[in-house]
Amino acid sequence: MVDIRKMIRSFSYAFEGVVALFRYENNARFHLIAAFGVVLLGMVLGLERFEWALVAIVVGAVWAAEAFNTAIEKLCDLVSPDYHPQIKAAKDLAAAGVMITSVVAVVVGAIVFGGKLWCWFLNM
Ligand SMILES: Nc1ncnc2c1ncn2[C@@H]1O[C@H](COP(=O)(O)OP(=O)(O)OP(=O)(O)O)[C@@H](O)[C@H]1O
Repeated sequence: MVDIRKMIRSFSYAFEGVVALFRYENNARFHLIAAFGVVLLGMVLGLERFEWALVAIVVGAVWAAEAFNTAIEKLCDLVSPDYHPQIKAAKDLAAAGVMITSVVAVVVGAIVFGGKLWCWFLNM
């Protein structure tokens, strides 16, 4: 049987994680502000439903990658505060995850917004 109270408790811990991510992590704050900018631009340019769905997927992917990266960084700092080549590999790989999702987000943004921005400038 599903334990609803346990699920609600898990959600509240996850919510604490979301708050900590955007409150204390500089890169996550940057991605939050960037997402607000993208949503504003999307409203100005009048994105289609399908385009909003694409934007939501890539924004969520970047935020999730940032959360995993932060979690790995914190674990690494606890396990090995001193220099260790495996910690370097773990942190660099976690950061690579953020970079890959961010590059994909920029590519999707260019595809979704590029044409619309071009038309908008031509009509100015
Ligand atoms: N204990 C360590 N051992 C080996 N290399 C490390 C160690 N700590 C950090 N590094 C190297 O330094 C890089 C930056 O690590 P750091 O923990 O400062 O992350 P950051 O990207 O600056 O994030 P933040 O600013 O959120 O702390 C890592 O990607 C890794 O290459």
